[in-house]
Amino acid sequence: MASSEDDGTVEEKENNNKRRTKSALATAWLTFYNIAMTAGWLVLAIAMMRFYIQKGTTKGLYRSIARTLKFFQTFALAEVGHCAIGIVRTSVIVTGVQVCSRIFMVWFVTNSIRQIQSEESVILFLVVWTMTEITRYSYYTFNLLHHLPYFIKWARYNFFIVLYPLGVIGELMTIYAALPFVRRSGMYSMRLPNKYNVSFDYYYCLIILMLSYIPLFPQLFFHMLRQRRRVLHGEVIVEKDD
Ligand SMILES: CCCCCCCCCCCCC/C=C/C(=O)SCCNC(=O)CCNC(=O)[C@H](O)C(C)(C)COP(=O)(O)OP(=O)(O)OC[C@H]1O[C@@H](n2cnc3c(N)ncnc32)[C@H](O)[C@@H]1OP(=O)(O)O
Repeated sequence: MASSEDDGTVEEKENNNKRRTKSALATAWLTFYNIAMTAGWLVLAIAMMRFYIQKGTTKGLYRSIARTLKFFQTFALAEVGHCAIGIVRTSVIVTGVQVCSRIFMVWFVTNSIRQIQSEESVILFLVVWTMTEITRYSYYTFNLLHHLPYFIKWARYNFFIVLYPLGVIGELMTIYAALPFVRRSGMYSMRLPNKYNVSFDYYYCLIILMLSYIPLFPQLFFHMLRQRRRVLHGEVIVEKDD
């Protein structure tokens, strides 16, 4: 009897130790990740400001930061993994939509269509994303280190009210500007007849993507409003997704 109780206690202790090691590893990784991402987006902000101050124009700005942008935005896919393995308390769906739509904008729209890279809408979403991400990743970093300045918390849960719609406007205007080039070039499209007997039109895919912002963006925005109420006003929120 005594020995089985002892076994239970040993097992419990082992499980607790494992859990603590796991959570320490997760915190170490997240701290590294958030510091790296804050630094990455700061580098992008400085590069954009330097370009504009030196050249006096935004023409060519995208090209000058493209590699860094592609690297850090693609690295953000790790966030979907963080939610999937449960090391952050966030919905995989919400994070997935947010990250995938950004990656799509970078690789399959802006990077693929040279003619639109100097559009003002590209600069708009780049500036908005940069401001958002510097605030967001520094929020997570300071939060993990238990030294969160109130103004960063305030900025994280207030800036999005203006920045989110502005970012969406920038993205939608960029996709809209891309449409004529996509139609003319037939890029990423497959016309029949072909050996796979499959047809795909990237032009209509982009139109569907633009339309998908109508149901999806409000969900992301209202999710952030709920987070704002929870973090800034201490309201208890029950999320329905996932
Ligand atoms: C093929 C493509 C298909 C796509 C379909 C297209 C449709 C697209 C429609 C919409 C497109 C939107 C386009 C986006 C544009 C822009 O981004 S514009 C710029 C403005 N943007 C924003 O302000 C972004 C706001 N959104 C976000 O912050 C996130 O993306 C989010 C996923 C919506 C955030 O949600 P969530 O993580 O739930 O909020 P938080 O409050 O920040 O975090 C919750 C808890 O999780 C912890 N946490 C999360 N991440 C980390 C981390 N990296 N490190 C440490 N901790 C983390 C966080 O601390 C919270 O913890 P608790 O406080 O303990 O709860």
